[in-house]
Amino acid sequence: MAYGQTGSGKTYTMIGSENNPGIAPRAFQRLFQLVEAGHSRHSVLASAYMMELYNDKLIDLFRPPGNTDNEKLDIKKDKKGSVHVQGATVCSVSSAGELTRAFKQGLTNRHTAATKMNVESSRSHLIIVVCLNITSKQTGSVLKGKLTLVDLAGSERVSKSGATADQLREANSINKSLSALGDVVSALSSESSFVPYRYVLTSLHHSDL
Ligand SMILES: Nc1ncnc2c1ncn2[C@@H]1O[C@H](COP(=O)(O)OP(=O)(O)OP(=O)(O)O)[C@@H](O)[C@H]1O
Repeated sequence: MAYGQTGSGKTYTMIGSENNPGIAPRAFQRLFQLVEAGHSRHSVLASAYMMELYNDKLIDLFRPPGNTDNEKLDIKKDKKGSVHVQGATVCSVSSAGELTRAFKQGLTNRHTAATKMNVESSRSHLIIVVCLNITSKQTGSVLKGKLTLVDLAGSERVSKSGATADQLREANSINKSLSALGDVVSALSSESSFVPYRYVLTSLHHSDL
C-alpha cells in the first residue's frame, strides 16, 4: 500500500515507467516466476480485478469499454470473514505480461487531474487484487492466495494544491478517507479493542458488513 502526501511518488513507485517498472509489474513478474517454478507440483488459475475509490464510490476499472454502470459493485464478507467485491469484472490471466497489460489498460480508466502539486495527480485510491487458486497435482487439495496492491490518492492541503470546485470535492473525499484509514491503522497498531472499520465502510455507503 502506497501512502503519502500528494506528489511524493506513490504512483511512480507502484507503477514505474517503461524502463523502470514499479512494484506492481515487478510483483506480477515474481508471482508468475513462482507459478512456473512450481509447475510440476501445482496447477494454478490466476485472475484479477481492479477498482478505484473515487469520491467515496467504488468504480470497476476492468469494466468493458462503454459500460459506465458501476452501481452493481458491492463489498461483501463471506462466512470465513474474507472481504470481496461483488460485481467486479474478473479477468483470468495466465502470465505476468497478460496481467501487466490488463493493469495498464485499467489505469487508463482511473481518475487523474493536474493540480498545483502534481501534473498528474491521482484523484482516487487504486486497488488491484490478484487471486490464485493453486491445486496440488498430487493430492488435489486447493490453496487460495490473494495479493492486494493499493496506490492511495495523496493527502493534500487545498491551499497548496489549488483545488476548487470538483477538485475540492475530490480532495475532501481523499483526505476524509485517508483519515479514516489512519484511524484503523492506528487502532490496529496499538492493539486497541475497538477498530473503527465501520467508519470507513459508512463513508463508502455500504451497510451490509
Ligand atoms: N523515483 C522517481 N523517479 C523519477 N520521477 C519520479 C520518481 N518519483 C516520482 N517521480 C515523478 O514525480 C511526479 C509525482 O509523482 P507521483 O505522481 O508518483 O506522485 P503521487 O505521490 O502518486 O502523487 P498523487 O498523490 O498526487 O497522485 C511524477 O511526475 C513522477 O513521474
